[in-house]
Amino acid sequence: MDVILRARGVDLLYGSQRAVRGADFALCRGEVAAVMGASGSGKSSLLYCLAGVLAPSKGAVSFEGVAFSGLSDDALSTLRRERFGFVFQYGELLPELTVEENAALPLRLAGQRKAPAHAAAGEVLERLGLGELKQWRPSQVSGGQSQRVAVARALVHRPAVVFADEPTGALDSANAAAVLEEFLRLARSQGTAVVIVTHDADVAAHADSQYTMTDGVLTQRVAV
Ligand SMILES: Nc1ncnc2c1ncn2[C@@H]1O[C@H](COP(=O)(O)OP(=O)(O)OP(=O)(O)O)[C@@H](O)[C@H]1O
Repeated sequence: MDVILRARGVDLLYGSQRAVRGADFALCRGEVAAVMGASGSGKSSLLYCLAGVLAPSKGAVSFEGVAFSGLSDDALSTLRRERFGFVFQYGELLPELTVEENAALPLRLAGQRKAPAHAAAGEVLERLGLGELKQWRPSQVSGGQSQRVAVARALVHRPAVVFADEPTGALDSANAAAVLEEFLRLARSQGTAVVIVTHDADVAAHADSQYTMTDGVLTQRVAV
């Protein structure tokens, strides 16, 4: 298998608190991995290390064989912007931009011109059933629709990996299931790998591999 993201012996300390303890993790191209665990067990902290947002206190994370620690701040920001996508619990759309502008943002930030960026965003929005809402503002759409826009924005630039932190945690269960299904279908159709942090066993059941975080210790759950 083709491993694209790897963590070895990752520790993350906040002061004297060790939020992540010796985590080993490997993600293959196109794989969907779920990280479960109780509140405060260190899931988000691990995700931020895997995404190159926080630097581990010990150990290393590499993407396509290149360690984050060997990259300049600029190179790491470019990598995050161009090769990674992010979805958070509340979507976190920019309120002053339309749905289409929000979805096109990663392409615009990468320097793409407006017409092709909006065409690509329009296509992804259509695939998520949001074609009619392109000119709307985030304040005018429902929670489920808003989370779909966040999914569109995370996938529009066809990233290698999407990092999702409780991506459906703010939705009711029927809406959460629908958004999750559409998110993973679209990610799988374009070969994007996904790391999902979740409390929810139903969400984790959609993943190819499952991990549990307990007091900062990551273990892979082996199918029986
Ligand atoms: N910026 C920070 N400074 C200090 N301690 C922090 C910080 N962020 C998280 N922590 C602590 O680190 C531990 C792990 O937190 P983390 O947010 O990674 O857990 P989590 O499993 O994602 O929790 P939740 O499911 O509630 O989001 C917790 O004890 C938390 O209080």
